[in-house]
Amino acid sequence: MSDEAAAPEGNPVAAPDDPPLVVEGLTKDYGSVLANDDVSFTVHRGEIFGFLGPNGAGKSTTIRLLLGLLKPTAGTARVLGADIRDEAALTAVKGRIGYLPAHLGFDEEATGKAVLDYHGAIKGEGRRDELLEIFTPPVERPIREYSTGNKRMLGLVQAFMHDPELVVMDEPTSGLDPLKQEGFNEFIRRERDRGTTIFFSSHVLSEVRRVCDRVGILRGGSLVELEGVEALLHRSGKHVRVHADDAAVAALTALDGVVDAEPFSEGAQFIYAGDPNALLDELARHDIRDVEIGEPPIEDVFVHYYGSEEPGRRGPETAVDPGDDGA
Ligand SMILES: Nc1ncnc2c1ncn2[C@@H]1O[C@H](COP(=O)(O)OP(=O)(O)OP(=O)(O)O)[C@@H](O)[C@H]1O
Repeated sequence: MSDEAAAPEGNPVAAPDDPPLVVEGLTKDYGSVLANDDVSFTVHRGEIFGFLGPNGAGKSTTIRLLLGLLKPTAGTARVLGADIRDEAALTAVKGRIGYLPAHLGFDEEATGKAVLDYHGAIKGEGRRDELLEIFTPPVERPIREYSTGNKRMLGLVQAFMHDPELVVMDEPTSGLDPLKQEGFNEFIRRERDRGTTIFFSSHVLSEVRRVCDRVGILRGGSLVELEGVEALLHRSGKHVRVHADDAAVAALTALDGVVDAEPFSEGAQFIYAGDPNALLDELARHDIRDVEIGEPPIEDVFVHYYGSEEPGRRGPETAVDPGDDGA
C-alpha cells in the first residue's frame, strides 16, 4: 500500500517527489485592501525560494495564509501535501514545518532556554545545541533583555531545531548584524544542500540575490515575476553614482541603457542596464573624481521594470485589524 493510500482522511501524506509548497490562486481580501490577488507559484524540494517585495506588498499575508493563521478569500495552497483550508491536515504536517514569524511574540519574562524547552517539548529539539553554536542568543537571560537580533536568533533556533523539511520565514534577517546575516546565508545554503526546502520573504534585493535559487516578486498583492536570480540580476541594472564634470555627466547619461538620470551639484546618479563595457569605456575617457556602482534600491527595480502602478490594489491602505486573524 502506498503512503498516500495509508494516510487517514484529512491527514494527507505528500508523495516524496511532490513539491513541498504549491500555491494556487491564493487571494486574501481584507475588505479595503486586496492583500493577495490570485497568487500562484510552486516551491520545489531542496531549493531556497525568496519572496521579494516592498513594504506592504502582501508577503506576510501569504506566509500567514500558508501557516493557516489566516483563511484565504479564494484559492488555496498545499503545504507538504496538506490543503491550507483543511485545519486537521495542516495540523498533521506542522511538526515537519519550521516557522519564523516577522514579529516574534515571545513571553518577555521567560528565558530563551524556557522558550526553547517549550517548543522542543512540542516539536522536538534534536538540533538545538548545534544551532545554538551558530546563532548565539543569550539563552539564560529573560527575553525582555534581548536585542532585536538576539530575538531573531532565538527564533531561528526555534524554527530549525526539530529538523523540519520545510522552513517558512518572514524577514528572517531583519535586526541581524552583517556578520550574523552572512552566517545565516551560509547556514541556509548548507540546509538546502541537505535537502531542506527554504521559503523566506525579504524586501532586500541584495539579500535574495546572494542566497536564493529562485525568486518570486510580489507587488501590490500580485506576483509580478517569478524567475531565477541570475535573470533578475541581469534585468535589474546597476545604480551608478558618479562625481565628474558636466561633459562627463552628459556623455555618461547619454549611454544606451541609462534610465532615471538625476544630476546633482558635482555629478549625477542613474540606473544603468546596458553593456557594462560601454559604461567602463566611457568612464575611462573622463576625469572621474569618484564613482560608486552598486545595486539599485528595490523600489527602483519595481518602478523601472514593472511600471509605477500597483496591480491588484484598491483604495487607501487601512490600519491593521488584529481581529481578522483566522477570519
Ligand atoms: N489584518 C489586516 N487587516 C487589514 N489590512 C491588512 C491586514 N494585514 C495587512 N493588511 C494590509 O495588507 C497589505 C499587505 O500587508 P502585508 O503585511 O501582507 O505586506 P508585507 O509585504 O508583508 O509588508 P512588510 O514588508 O511591510 O511587512 C498592506 O496594505 C496592509 O496594510
